[in-house]
Amino acid sequence: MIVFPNAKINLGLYITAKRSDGYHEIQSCMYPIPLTDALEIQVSKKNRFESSGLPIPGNPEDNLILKAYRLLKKDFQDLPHISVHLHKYIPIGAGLGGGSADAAFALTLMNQLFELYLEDWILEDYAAQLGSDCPFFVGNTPKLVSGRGELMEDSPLDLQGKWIVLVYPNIHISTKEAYAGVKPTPLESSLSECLAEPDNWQSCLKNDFEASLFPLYPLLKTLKEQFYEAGAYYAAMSGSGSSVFGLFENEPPPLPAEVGYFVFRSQL
Ligand SMILES: C[C@](O)(CO)[C@H](O)COP(=O)(O)OP(=O)(O)OC[C@H]1O[C@@H](n2ccc(N)nc2=O)[C@H](O)[C@@H]1O
Ligand SMILES: Nc1ncnc2c1ncn2[C@@H]1O[C@H](COP(=O)(O)OP(=O)(O)OP(=O)(O)O)[C@@H](O)[C@H]1O
Repeated sequence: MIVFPNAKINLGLYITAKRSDGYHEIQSCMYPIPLTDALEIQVSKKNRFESSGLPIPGNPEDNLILKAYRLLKKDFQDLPHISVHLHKYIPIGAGLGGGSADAAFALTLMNQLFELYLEDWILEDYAAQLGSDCPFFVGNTPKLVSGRGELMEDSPLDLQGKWIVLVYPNIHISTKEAYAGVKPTPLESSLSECLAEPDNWQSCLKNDFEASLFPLYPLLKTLKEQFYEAGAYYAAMSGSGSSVFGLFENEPPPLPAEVGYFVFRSQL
C-alpha cells in the first residue's frame, strides 16, 4: 500500500506559555499543502526499512514510521512484520512537519492494511504519542490547534485557488532549540478573527519564532521581504523554520528568492 504524506504550513503561530512538562502552549492554524513524500508499507517476513531521496539524519530504527509501527504492536501483538520504503522529498528541519506526516500516514495506512478499524480519534491519540504535530495529519484538513499542538478544532480557512511559493534555504533548525529561544507571551487577540480577514493578515497574523530566529538567520527575513516585494498578500516563516512561504492571489513571476534553494510552487 502506498500513501503520499504531505507537508503543512502554519498560519500564525503564537507561543503563549511554557509548561511544567517542558513543552510550550501554542495557538496556530495548520494548513495542509501538496508537497509530499511517498511511503510504501507491505507485509513482510521480517522488518525492513529503506529510504531514498533526501538523507534522513539519525538511526533508521528511530524513524517515526517504525516508532508508529512499534506503538501499534504494543497493543496489537499479532501484527505481522513490515517492509517500509520511504521516498523523502519534504525538506527536514524545515518547519513543514514532514516527519510528523510520515508517522501519521503510517498509522492510517497500517490501520487499513491490518484491518484494525480504529476510528480517527484513536489514531490521533496514538499520533500524539509520536509528536505534537502528528495528530493534525490524521484528518489532514485545516485546523486551529492549541495545547502543545495536539488539541484541534476545524478551521473554515480555505486557500483553494491561491498560489504558494515556499523556499527552504538549506538551514536546518531544531524544533527544540527554536522553542528554547522564545520568550512566551500571552495572546491578547483572537486568531480565528484574524484569519477571517486576509486583508489584515500582515498586521494581525504572526509567527512568534520569527523574532528570535530572524536575527540569527538574516536570510530568512530577506526571503520574507522578497515575497512581499513580489506581491504576496501574506508571507511568513512556517513552524520553527527555516522554510519561508508567500501566498499570492495569482501565479507570481520567478522570484529572486527562488534561486539556489529548494523551491515548492503550486496553486492550492
Ligand atoms: C513548531 C511546530 O511545528 C508548530 O506546528 C510544532 O510545535 C512542533 O511539533 P513537533 O515537531 O511534533 O514537536 P515534538 O516532536 O512534539 O517536540 C520536539 C521538541 O519541541 C519542543 N516543543 C514542541 C512542541 C511544543 N508545543 N512545545 C515545545 O516546547 C519540545 O522541546 C520538544 O521536545
Ligand atoms: N520520517 C522522517 N522524516 C523526517 N525526519 C524524521 C523522520 N523520522 C524521524 N525523523 C527525525 O525528525 C527530525 C525532524 O523532523 P521534521 O522534518 O518533521 O521536522 P521539521 O521539518 O522541523 O518539522 P516541524 O518542526 O514542523 O515538526 C529529523 O531531524 C529526523 O532525525
